[in-house]
Amino acid sequence: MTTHITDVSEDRTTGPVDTAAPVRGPRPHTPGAPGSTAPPGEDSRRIVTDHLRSVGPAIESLLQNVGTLAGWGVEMAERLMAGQRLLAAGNGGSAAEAQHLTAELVGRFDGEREPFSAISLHAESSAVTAISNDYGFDRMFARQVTAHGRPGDILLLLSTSGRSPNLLHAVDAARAAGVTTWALTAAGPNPLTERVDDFVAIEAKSANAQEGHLIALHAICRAFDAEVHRRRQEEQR
Ligand SMILES: O=C(CO)[C@@H](O)[C@H](O)[C@H](O)[C@H](O)COP(=O)(O)O
Repeated sequence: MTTHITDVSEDRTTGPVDTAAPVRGPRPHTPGAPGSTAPPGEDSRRIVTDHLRSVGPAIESLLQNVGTLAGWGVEMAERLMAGQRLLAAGNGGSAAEAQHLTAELVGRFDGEREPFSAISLHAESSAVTAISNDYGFDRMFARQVTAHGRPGDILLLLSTSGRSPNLLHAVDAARAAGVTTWALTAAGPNPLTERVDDFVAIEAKSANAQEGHLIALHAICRAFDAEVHRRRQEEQR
């Protein structure tokens, strides 16, 4: 009996590789698809160009709010250095941005400094599923705000519509707990801007406003780190 031995070598990421397997040929090309040599259609080009051009109004709108963003950075530094906490919340892409901010604060941003207390509420997966299951999705942030929020803490909410019920309930819970509320939204006014203590509403298309929120968060972190550094230097004098 003859045994066919396949030449098997190790690949670091996928494990054993059968080198006798047929080599895959080039994938069929669809115009505009990844790997395609054909130019994308006019429609796709127009859509992408429109999206990129629409970033401009979001930046312009942010520039109209420099004072608020800088003020938030400084106030965050003052409160977090005094031991207060930042809570952040949003849904979908805005949840990812909330988590981006809290990572900058617990980790670091511009350079070495101490960590600060910041929690992204959607990332508490067991609490989120339990609260949503037992009290309803609309309460998933509010109950966490009641649990974690202390007077003088800050709750930052991110929303494009400014209408998500779970964020609106979170504002009410924050108010009851003495927590200051700030919101980043797309065009205002909207129910969230009407309810919070302070807000920046980006006058741009919803997706571009959401991109603007991330730029705003980095700008706030920049002001925050500068203020932390300034206060630490002052302490040493
Ligand atoms: O990222 C995006 C859209 O750009 C989506 O995931 C989006 O965040 C979700 O649809 C959210 O549920 C929308 O909530 P909101 O911004 O209206 O509060």
